[in-house]
Amino acid sequence: MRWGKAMLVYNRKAGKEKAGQLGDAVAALAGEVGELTLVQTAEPGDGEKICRERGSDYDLLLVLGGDGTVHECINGVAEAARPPEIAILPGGTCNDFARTLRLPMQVGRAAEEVLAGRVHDTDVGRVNGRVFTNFVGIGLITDTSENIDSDQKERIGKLSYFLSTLRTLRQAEPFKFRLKHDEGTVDSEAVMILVANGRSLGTAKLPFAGSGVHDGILDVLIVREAGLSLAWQVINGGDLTDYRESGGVIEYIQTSSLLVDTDEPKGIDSDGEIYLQTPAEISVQPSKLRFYYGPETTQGSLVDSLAELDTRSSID
Ligand SMILES: Nc1ncnc2c1ncn2[C@@H]1O[C@H](COP(=O)(O)OP(=O)(O)OP(=O)(O)O)[C@@H](O)[C@H]1O
Repeated sequence: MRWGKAMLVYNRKAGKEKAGQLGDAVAALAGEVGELTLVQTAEPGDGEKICRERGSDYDLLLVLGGDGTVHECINGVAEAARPPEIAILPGGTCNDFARTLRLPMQVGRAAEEVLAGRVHDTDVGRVNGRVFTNFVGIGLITDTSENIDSDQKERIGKLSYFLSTLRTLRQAEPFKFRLKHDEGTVDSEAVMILVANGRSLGTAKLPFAGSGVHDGILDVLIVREAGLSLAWQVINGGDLTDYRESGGVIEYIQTSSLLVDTDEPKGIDSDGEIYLQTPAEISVQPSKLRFYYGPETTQGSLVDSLAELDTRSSID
């Protein structure tokens, strides 16, 4: 028996209804868990509450849901004296942090990878006293996340929705900001500031080198008003070095902490959830939590791509 006690937090409202995913997860893991507690979330906030109250009673915390559910659960356990190891079972729409952890996108297969035992200390971010796994965004990304209609998101997936919103945007409203980082200050205007710990956003691979979650560093993109389509090319996997000489359209900074202040308070998107406002005090928390990973070769495999195509439809 590998784990004495495990708790599985299940958000059945995350992602599209996929028959059998809970059963697949339990079937894969049951033989290795002495006592398995299943908790279903009934409403937003439940995942965090249960993890705060009971997370440290367990050796393993399994989170079956998307990035929002993961965000809640890690906020529940981050300050525990003895946080459990965490395994994400990707049951959401984008599952961006599960992608960073190279997990397969099918719940049953991800559960099988947990059995392989690749568990590593992992960086998370902190913003205004909350923790995030994947990213923090200010500006355009927040506007886009706020406008997502949940039915549409279910039908077409979050990435397609981001792209369609951005394609139709004729202009984005720039905002003034002051950003202090490890080595200096930027006093400027932008349409978006993106601070990444993870490597995937809206299912697209971000263009930063390395795994991102073992380096004690946050990757910051400042996107200025002129560069919407250029910016999106970069964020969707373009080569950052090509844009360093692009007349300052995009500025790329690596830092372990930063402070962002804006003229007017602006919403902060953390892992897709918007409930904080600027000023934003952001830092990396190196090796804060232990997560389970997939194998080096999983992400981008043909099998995964085909399985995903099956659950998505295009908007074009
Ligand atoms: N029983 C519930 N009913 C309604 N909402 C819930 C319930 N349980 C949790 N939630 C909320 O559901 C929201 C969406 O969940 P989540 O982000 O995990 O899925 P998703 O949006 O489909 O996936 P992703 O963020 O990976 O694209 C979270 O903000 C969470 O607070």
